[in-house]
This record gives sequence, structure tokens and C-alpha cells, in this order.
Amino acid sequence: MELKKLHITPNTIDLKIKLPASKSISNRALILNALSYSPYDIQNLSDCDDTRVTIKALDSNDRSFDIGAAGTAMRFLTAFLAKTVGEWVITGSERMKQRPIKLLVDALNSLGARIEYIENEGYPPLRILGSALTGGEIRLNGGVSSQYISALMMIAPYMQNGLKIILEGNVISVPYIRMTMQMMKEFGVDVLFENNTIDVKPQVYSPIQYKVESDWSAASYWFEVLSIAGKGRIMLEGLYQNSYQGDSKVAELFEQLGVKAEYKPEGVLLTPNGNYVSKFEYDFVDQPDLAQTFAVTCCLKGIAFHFKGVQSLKIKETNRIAALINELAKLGFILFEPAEGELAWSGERCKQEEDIRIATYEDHRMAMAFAPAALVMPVSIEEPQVVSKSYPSFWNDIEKLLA
Ligand SMILES: O=C(O)C1=C[C@@H](OP(=O)(O)O)[C@@H](O)[C@H](O)C1
Ligand SMILES: C=C(OP(=O)(O)O)C(=O)O
Repeated sequence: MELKKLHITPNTIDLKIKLPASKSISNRALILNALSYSPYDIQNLSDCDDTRVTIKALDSNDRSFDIGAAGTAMRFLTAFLAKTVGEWVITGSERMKQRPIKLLVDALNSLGARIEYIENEGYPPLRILGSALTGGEIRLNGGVSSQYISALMMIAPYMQNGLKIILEGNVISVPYIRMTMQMMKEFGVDVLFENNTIDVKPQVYSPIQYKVESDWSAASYWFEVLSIAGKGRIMLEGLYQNSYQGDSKVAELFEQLGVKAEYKPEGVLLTPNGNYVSKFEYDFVDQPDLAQTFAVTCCLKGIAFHFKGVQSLKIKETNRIAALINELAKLGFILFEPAEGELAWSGERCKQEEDIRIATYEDHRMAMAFAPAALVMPVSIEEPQVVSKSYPSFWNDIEKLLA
């Protein structure tokens, strides 16, 4: 097993980090570029695994695709292939075969698609008989994954009757639905999203030249580094205040955890603000990918926390709730679930392990969220290469702290 041993004890921190491009924006831009038959190359496309699998599928002459561990690629391509004439097979990693897709498949089949399960009902791999879709009106539970909704929205302009989606339940990850809507508008189509109803009339996309922003979820690990270190300055290049990414909320949230973020023309400058709250409370329903960053930061700063809105973490790259509970216990922190969809730490401690080896469960965010713990104690991160799912140069950037 590969192991990354780390203990970071910098005298000063003065870094410039070129963050990876957003994988969420990259994967949408690729689908929209394909749907608009664009002659342009997308600029600043991410080079991460989740984007590479989408590029490979869209560029290939194959009929069978393995999208590995990429949730967005699985969901977006399922919808894309459902409306593309031909017979297709789509599969993914062992974990992807446990991540639910039934709501999306049922929705597509009710709109005129023909999709079958090859192994287990409700899960990839899928056999898709692609054809023109009739569209119409559907009701969809918005509480499982917004990726199903984004996937349906992007192909909606090409449905014969357009598409009206009435979202039911507590809709999660709404900023990602808004990101899809904004990008569709940039590619020249009208989308209405009001009162839990999304309406897309039959239309055609227009190709545009598109440049992808840097990734705010990746930025969160640098906020964590500065918060834990409590000193230094870090310039994160290519980030803007008015971002389509809901995870840009990280800048405001870290004001409570010792970090000041200033917007400069080249990016965001992080410096300490000396302000650490005694208890951190937040509902992560709009920013599920930030939860791991905050759990590790709070524990290492001795700040009790109570998170809500984290129910979707159980169906991501791993069960992130279980993974956080297991791995933070190795560092000496006892977390618990006050209720379904919640995670908390009330200050309870256990004995820290002597030789700390953090398991990453094939989850890039476990590796990246735990790496800054090395500013406090020596840690080894198992299977560090998992970071390539969203941030291939993460370890090169972390090594700048050792220089
Ligand atoms: O649409 C997207 O790009 C994403 C949506 C979110 O998933 P859910 O909608 O499943 O929460 C997020 O966790 C994922 O990393 C990316
Ligand atoms: C949940 C994530 O990705 P996906 O669902 O696209 O696999 C993530 O990157 O944290």
C-alpha cells in the first residue's frame, strides 16, 4: 500500500497556489459543448480523473464506457446517452456500483428513454438504448442527489415537449442546480427555476468559448491549512468572489475559524484574523463537499461543532460520516451522529494513536482534509494517489509547505 508520511513544521508560510479547475464546471462545460456541437475547445479544463473520463467518453467511438468513481460523469452521461441514438453500456468503480441511480433512470424512462440495469436494480452498470426523448412533466425527489436534476436539465432543451421538473422533498445541493442553470443560459438557452419547479422549453444550444474557474472545493484545504497553522499568507489564484460554485461560501465560513479572505485581481489572499469561535454550527445541505474540511479543522482547533444537512455524505465516494468518525478517533476525537443527517463533536477525547495512519476509503476528500493535520502531529495518509479524482497536483502543492 502506498503511504504519504507527513509532518509539517514550517517557520513561515508564504505560498502562491495555482488551484485546479473546477471539476463540476468542467464536466458541465463538456456536456454543453457536445450538446451545442461546439467547434471551440474549453479553456482551463480540469485535468482530474473525473473530467478525463468524461472527455474520453465523449471523444470515443466505443459503445461501452467505464467512468470510474466520477458521480457527475455517471449521472450526466447516462442522460446524455439516453438521448443519443445507439446502444450503450455505462459502468464505474465498485463504489459507483453502490451509488444509487434509480431516481434518474426512472425519470428518464418516463420521459421516453429505455434504460436497463445489467447487475443490480437501482445501480450501475446500465444498458441504454438511446433515442429521441418525448419529455413532458415529472415529479422528482430532490433529496438524494442534485446530479440527477442537472443531468436531466442539460438534455431538456432537446426533448420534443421540453421538460418541467417539479422537485419534491427537501432539495439538497441547490447551488449545483443553479450552476447548471447559469451555464445552460451561457450556452444560449432559457431555463426557469422558481419555487422548486424547473422549466425548460424545446430550444437549441449555441456554442460559446468557455473558460473554467478554479475549484472552490479544492480551495477549502488551504483555508484549513491557514486556520490550523494560525499564521502566514496564502494566495489562491484564479478564484473570484462572484462564482457559480456554492462552495465559495468557504471564505465566509472560515472567518469564524481564524481566516481572513481578501479578493484581489489575481485571486483570493488568505491571512489570519485571530478569530476562532468556541462552537461551530452549520447546515451543509448546500455545500456537502466542504463538511470533511470543517470536521478536521474544528477538531484540531479544539472547536466543538454541530453539522446538519450531511445526509448525502453517506452515498458519496465512501460513507463519509463513518469515515470521519473512524479516522478522527485515531487523532483522539470522538464524533457522533445526534440524528440522521447530522454530525457533531462536543469536545470528547480519546487516546490519540501512536502511529497515525489515515485510511482514505478511495475518497479524495478524506486524503485532502486530513493532510493539514500534519501541521499538528505526524500522520501517514494511505493511498494518497486518490487525490487525482479532483486535484492531481495536491501533494506537489502541499510539499511547498515543507520547502
Ligand atoms: O453537480 C455537481 O457537480 C456535484 C453535486 C454534488 O453532489 P450531490 O448533488 O449528489 O450532493 C457534489 O457533492 C458533487 O461533488 C458535485
Ligand atoms: C461527491 C463528489 O463527487 P461525485 O459525486 O461527482 O463523485 C466529490 O467530489 O466530493
